[in-house]
Amino acid sequence: MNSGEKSGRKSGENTWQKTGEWSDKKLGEKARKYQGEKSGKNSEKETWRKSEQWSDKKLGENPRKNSGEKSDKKFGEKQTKWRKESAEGQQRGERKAEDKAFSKETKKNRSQCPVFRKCGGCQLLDMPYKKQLELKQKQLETLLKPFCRLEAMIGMEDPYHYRNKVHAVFDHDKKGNPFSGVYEANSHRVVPVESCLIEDEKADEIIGTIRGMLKSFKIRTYDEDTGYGLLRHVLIRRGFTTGEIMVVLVTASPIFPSKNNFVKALRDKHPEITTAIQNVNGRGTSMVLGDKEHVLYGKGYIEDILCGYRFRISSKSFYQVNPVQTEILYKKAIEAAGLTGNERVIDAYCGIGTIGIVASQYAKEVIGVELNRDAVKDAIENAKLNDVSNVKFYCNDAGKFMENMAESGEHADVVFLDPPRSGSTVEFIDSVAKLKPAKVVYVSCGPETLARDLELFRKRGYEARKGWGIDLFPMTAHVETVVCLSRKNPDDRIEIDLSLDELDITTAESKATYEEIKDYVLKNHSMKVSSLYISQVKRKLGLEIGTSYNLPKSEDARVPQCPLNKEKAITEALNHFSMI
Ligand SMILES: C[S@@+](CC[C@H](N)C(=O)[O-])C[C@H]1O[C@@H](n2cnc3c(N)ncnc32)[C@H](O)[C@@H]1O
Repeated sequence: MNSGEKSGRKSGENTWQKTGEWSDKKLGEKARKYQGEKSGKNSEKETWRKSEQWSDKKLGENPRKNSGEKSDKKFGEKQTKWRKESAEGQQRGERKAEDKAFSKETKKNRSQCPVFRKCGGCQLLDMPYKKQLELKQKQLETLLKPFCRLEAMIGMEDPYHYRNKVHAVFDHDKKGNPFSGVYEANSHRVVPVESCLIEDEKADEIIGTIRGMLKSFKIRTYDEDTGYGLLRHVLIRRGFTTGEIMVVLVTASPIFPSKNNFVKALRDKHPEITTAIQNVNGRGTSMVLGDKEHVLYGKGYIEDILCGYRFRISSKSFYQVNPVQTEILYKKAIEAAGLTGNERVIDAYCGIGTIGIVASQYAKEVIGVELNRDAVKDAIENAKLNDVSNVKFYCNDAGKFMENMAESGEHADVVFLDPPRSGSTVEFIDSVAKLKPAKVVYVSCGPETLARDLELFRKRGYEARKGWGIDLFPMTAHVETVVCLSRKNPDDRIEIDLSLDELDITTAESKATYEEIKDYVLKNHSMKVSSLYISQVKRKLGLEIGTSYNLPKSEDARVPQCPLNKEKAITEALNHFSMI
């Protein structure tokens, strides 16, 4: 998430669970089933209701990382280490995580987290980690089956306290005692949280200190109903490798009495804080951050090291919340691109320039595009910070930018895209097709929009070859995916089409192959249909099909007839592909 991060739970809805597509095998349903089995039927409805929420508002970080590591190590030097880690991590991760998941509390049928149900952020918390990975793998496989092969999910060695960004909402009880926590699912009621199993522990500690300091500094927490009070949210970001910590105090008004003393007292207790910022958000919306900021202490940003490169991160810029898995993710994405050093690469939706800068050592030239101004500023600084001179960053809508490039007759060899959960756009994908890169590497945190976009890519001549699920969000229903697409050689297409006895004249002339019709029906109606049924429906609709195709082999052979529901679905597909 970026500055547009929403504070309300509504913003975190689970898109896998929201759409009707793929409805028969939903992750949330499985989570519910698991909960039902574990804690009895009564809690089943409750758990399901909570598990429908996405966990967007969960922000945090892992404190157990060696700080102060030097930034001069290059990506290449770390490759062997990564390869080893990603292979071993899976086995070790499953074992360690399971030990924790089957802690005494879980065995006693109590959740590991006291606010598990109310918070709803960790939908899978009480499921053994191994099962979580299996579930996510299955879900992804179902979604990506029509497009590509999926490698085994890469899980974490230690799937707890991984979030390097923590957000706490501040509120008070009837007596005016301050507390902090998260919004209850689908509401603006604050559930008190003092520690969280997926958030950085140091960040939780700092938030606890802030809570404890409010009374003595006479700072009142903001009341959403009356509009009185000052402190609304606290956002903490921690550099996983550097240990640098940013504290953002989100206030309803710019007037923050004793702010310098407050920050000094906080730093006395937590000298590891390297920067403190006041963000002013007087709006009645569910956005956490407002536009105005004042740096109260330090540089106003933190730095962290990823893949051997140093990155500056501002409060409103996007930065992946799980740095351990992010290194694996970037490595997979860059490997998939198969760069040789001669390529012109586009890093679309580039954030602070992480993928592009890491990839720059293997490419001739990298062009990054990002909508968030602060992130673009960070990206430009990051290129300088790392002495990278073959990267340029632009602040623009990625779709518009690509369209302009295509219209100007530019070219690209490889396109990385890492859009927000809502996915990319037709405009963007159309422009990619015009720019004709040999490879497209799609990094996604929204599997459903990924599947939607892969279909669009396919129609424009890009075939998904291989995918990897990487668990960037243990305990939650989210998952990150990388898919590598290649531009189909038009000659290959003709060869393949002709060699498949599946095609008839009508199909070849009118856009959709039998496979595309089958995929469409499978995705939209969760039904498999045979070529025979498709040809029967086409024949019935007066569409010409090849004479020898699907005719009975002998005079008295009994040919199964397409059932009505499948006929309707096929007709819809033909309509969808403008064949009728
Ligand atoms: C999932 S993040 C990925 C960032 C980066 N690739 C990384 O790994 O840190 C998506 C990014 O897309 C940006 N974004 C959202 N909508 C955009 C748009 N229409 N055009 C360009 N960038 C956009 C967001 O600000 C965010 O930085």
